This record gives sequence, structure tokens and C-alpha cells, in this order.
Amino acid sequence: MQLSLPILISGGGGLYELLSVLPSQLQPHVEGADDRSFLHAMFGKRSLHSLVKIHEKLHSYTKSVKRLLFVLLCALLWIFYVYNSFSLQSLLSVHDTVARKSYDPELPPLPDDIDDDEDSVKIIRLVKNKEPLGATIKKDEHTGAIIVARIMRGGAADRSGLIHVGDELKEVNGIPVDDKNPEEIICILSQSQGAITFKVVPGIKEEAQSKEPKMFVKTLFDYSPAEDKAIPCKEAGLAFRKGDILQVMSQDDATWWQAKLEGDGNPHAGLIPSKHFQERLANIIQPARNGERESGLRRSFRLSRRDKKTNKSMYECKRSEQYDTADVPTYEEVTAYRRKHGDRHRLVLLVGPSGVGLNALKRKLLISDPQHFSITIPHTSRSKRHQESDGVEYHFISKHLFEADIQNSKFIEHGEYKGNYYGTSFNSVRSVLSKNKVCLLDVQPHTLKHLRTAEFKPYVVFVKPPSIEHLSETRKNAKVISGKDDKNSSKPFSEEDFQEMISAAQMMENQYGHLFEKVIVNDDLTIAFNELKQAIRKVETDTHWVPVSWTHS
Ligand SMILES: Nc1ncnc2c1ncn2[C@@H]1O[C@H](COP(=O)(O)OP(=O)(O)OP(=O)(O)O)[C@@H](O)[C@H]1O
Repeated sequence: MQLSLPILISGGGGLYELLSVLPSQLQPHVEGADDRSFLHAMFGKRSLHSLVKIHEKLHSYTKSVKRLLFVLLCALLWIFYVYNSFSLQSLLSVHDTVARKSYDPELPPLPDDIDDDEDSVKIIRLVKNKEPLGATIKKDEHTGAIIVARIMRGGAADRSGLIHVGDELKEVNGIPVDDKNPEEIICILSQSQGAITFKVVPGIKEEAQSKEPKMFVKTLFDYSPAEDKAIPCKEAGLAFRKGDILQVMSQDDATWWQAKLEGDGNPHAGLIPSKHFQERLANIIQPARNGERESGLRRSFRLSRRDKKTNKSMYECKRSEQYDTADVPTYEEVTAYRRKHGDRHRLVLLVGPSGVGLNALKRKLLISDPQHFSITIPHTSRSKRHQESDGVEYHFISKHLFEADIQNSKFIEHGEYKGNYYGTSFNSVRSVLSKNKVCLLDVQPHTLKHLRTAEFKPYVVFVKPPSIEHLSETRKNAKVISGKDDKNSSKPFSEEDFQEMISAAQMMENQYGHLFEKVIVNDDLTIAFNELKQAIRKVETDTHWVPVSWTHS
């Protein structure tokens, strides 16, 4: 027997028509009166109408899915009619199963009381598990409406694609929220589990989402949302430590950026203060922070390491005014950098309080591989002694030329001792690097900002003293050069020297810690040396985060 099914392409309301025409269309093929009344009863069944209702609810899905379901329904009805061996219930259950499979997760049916004319209202249903929804709300100051203020990138709301910034929240799980404040709504949400229904009035569509490229930043300060009174939602904040690398996911909000920790599997962004906001905040909190610099810095320049007699505390360091403008440390945009084979080495800068052991560490590195490591040759305006050679212990230049070079900013650091100038020039660093050697240089921390350039790509190591107990123990036989008299006499470390070293280190860390890439505690010298050597080797071979400006040619 052949049955020509009515040609009817499913559209809104089409299936109801189909149900009404099917009995008459099938009538020529049905002989018995019993069969005819059965057909009428079957197509009038409530359960079949429920099935049609489901179909209508699926109206929003693609044409091909609708057509597939429709054909499936008709085919099943046909099988049912011909063989009369299935119950309509099992038929519907087959349909339900097929339909459900495509539309996970299973959601309860939509409420019946949706006003069809209310075009501007959207009913959204999200299934909530343990993770937060990833959206923040605020009360509009003028209208009192509850507005979606922010969608956290990668959060549940963001992934659903259904809720947008600017949408007005009318109801949560049938509870009107117009008269509630955001805290009360958050409370309702946190108590809800499973499917949550939101009634929202969509906001004015934002311009196409800003497609800023993802940016990585190195954090230059510690941040704890729990202690931040300014953050709009502490739970949405992202805590980080100085030196962490963050991927900034959104800078749409001028005050609160969204970011996640680099390499963190967690896809959810958290709120962090924007650069601008943090700068303003830091200026309010610490207007006088630059004043700290004066005290606690090392007394000596470390110049001619080859000249054992004069290498300690030769002169006071002259600091130029240009060093005094430290920026508020917030974030630094960084990029992954790996030194290519044959490229110049990164400059290795050692920073630490006087007497901590920078010289001892440099000496050990030089001895360990003199072909690979080298140091700079300083300039001086003093006259050459008979056992000295120009360009070996020092570059000997006239006082006049030295002063001209100071004026022309040729020196990284310079100072005066007994009427003579001493200084380390930028060119002396270039000279070492051009020989394809690793240049080891110890500097005062305020010079770091002048060396942090694409040319030198410095790797900054902070050498820190251990506790005073460990200093007393490890430095029993060590000698320190006294800079207090004029004779450069050496004497054992005193308790006061240790205290001074520790407080100077603390001060340096507070003020310049954001510029240190590696911190080594010089407790046992051999351990500290091995740690330093390994770190330098990694810099030569591994990928590191460096300021993005260093990789722009
Ligand atoms: N880990 C250590 N254990 C024991 N002695 C150490 C250690 N590190 C350094 N010393 C000793 O401490 C003294 C000071 O070290 P060093 O000259 O290297 O300090 P520095 O940082 O270069 O200071 P400055 O620039 O003031 O001379 C030296 O006698 C050195 O041998």
C-alpha cells in the first residue's frame, strides 16, 4: 500500500494544521469505521498535541533539523498505522529521546505564561553548577534598574552567549528584582542550584566587541582583592604576586581590567585594577615613596675588580637628578623572548647591598669559565701607574675628557675619589657583548632603568643576605673594607654591618623589587654561585618574558 503524505513544510503553527488535515488525508486508505474513529481519536490525543508543542518550541532551530524531526514524526506515524504494533506512548517516547539527544543539557519546559507581545523581554535559562555565573550587576543610579555591569571572560555567562553587558534584569527564578539591591540578588543567585531562569530586557547592542589583541603583562606589585576596598566584587577579583605574568582578556572598562594568570588552566578571567587606576591609587597612598631612596644604598662603586687595593669603597657614587623619577610600578607589557643562537648575550646585572658578596660571586663565575664570562673595564682620570696598562686595569682618560663624557651621558655610573673620576661607561658593556661573552656588571639599583633597553636586555639578579644569624655564622672569616676612614682598611664584619646590609637589602627590594628577575640568597657561597650560574645558563637557552619594547626593532 502506498500512502501519499500531505506536503507540508513545517513552519510556525504548521504542525497543528497537519494534525487537523491528516485524518481526512488518510481517510481514502482506511476502510473500517473503527479504524477511522481510531485515527480521529489518535490525532486528537493530548499527548500528541504535547509532541507538536515541543516541535513548535524547536522552531528556532535550523530548517534542516526541523524538517528531519518532522519527517521522522510522519514516518513513525506511518509505521504505527501500518503495523499497529506500537503504542502511541512508545512512539512519543522515541520522538522525545531523539529530540532530547540534540539539545543537551536537558532543561525544564519554558513557562507557559510568556507574553508573546513582550518582544523586548528575553527569558534565559542557564544551568548552574558549582562555578559562579561570571557576571556582575549594578543598580542604575538614575532609573534604579538592575543592569548587567560586566561579563567575565570565559565564565558561564560569557560561554552561554545569552547575557550581555547592559541587559536589564527583571526577574530571577520568577522573583522580581526591580525592588532589590545587587547584594540581595547575588544572595538569590548563590542559593540557586540547577537551572536558573532570568527575565531580562536586552540592552542596546554594544558595538562589535572590541577585538583587542590579547596582551601579556608582568605585574609589578602585589594585589589582593580581599583587601581592596575599591573592587566592585571581591569574589570576581584575581589575586597576584609581584612578578606574575597575566594575560589581560579585556580592557573595556577603564578602571577594572579582566585577566587570568598565564599558563593557568582555569579559563575564567578575574578583575584586576587597570594600570591607570592603580597609578592613581598608588600616588594617593604613597606620594612620598621616592624619598626612601636616600638611605640604605651601598656606599661603594664596584669598579676595578682587577685592582685589589682600590676596588672597595673608592668613592661615593654621584647620583644625577635624572635617576630620581621612578614611575609607579603597575604592569609592564611583556612578550615571550628566547635568545637565538648567535645573538648577543643579555647583560647580567647583579644588584645587592654593600658587602653581600657580589664581587665574590662574579669572581667565581669568571674563574669557572673565563671564555664565556667577562667584566667591564672602568674609566678613570687618575694617572696610570707604572705596572698598569691602558685598557687593562682602566681606560685612562683626562679629567677634561671625563667631564665631557659625563655631560654626554656616556657613563652608567661615575664617582669621584681623592680628586679623580672613576666610572663605568655604556661602551665598556658594548665592548664585552660584541665579543660574544656574557657581561657581568654590578650596579646601583637606580641605574637599572637606564640599562633596561632593547640593546642590553638585562637579566637582573638581586643578591640578598641571609638572616643575621646566618651572616654571623658564614662571614666569621670574611673581611669588609671600611669606607668610613680614608685608608680602605679591611676589618671583620660587625653586627652593625650585618644590620645595615639587611636593612639596605630590604629597602632595595621594596623600591626596586619589581625590576628583579631573580633573587638569590647568598648564604652558602657555593650554593649561591651554582644557583646563579644555572639561572644565567637558562637565560641563554630558555624562553623568558621580557618587555615587549625589547623585541621591536
Ligand atoms: N656566602 C658567603 N660566605 C662567606 N663569606 C662571604 C660570602 N659571600 C661573600 N663573602 C665574603 O664577604 C666579603 C664581602 O664580599 P664581597 O666583596 O663580594 O661583597 P660585595 O657585595 O662585592 O660588597 P662591596 O661592593 O661593598 O665590596 C668578602 O670577604 C667575601 O669573601
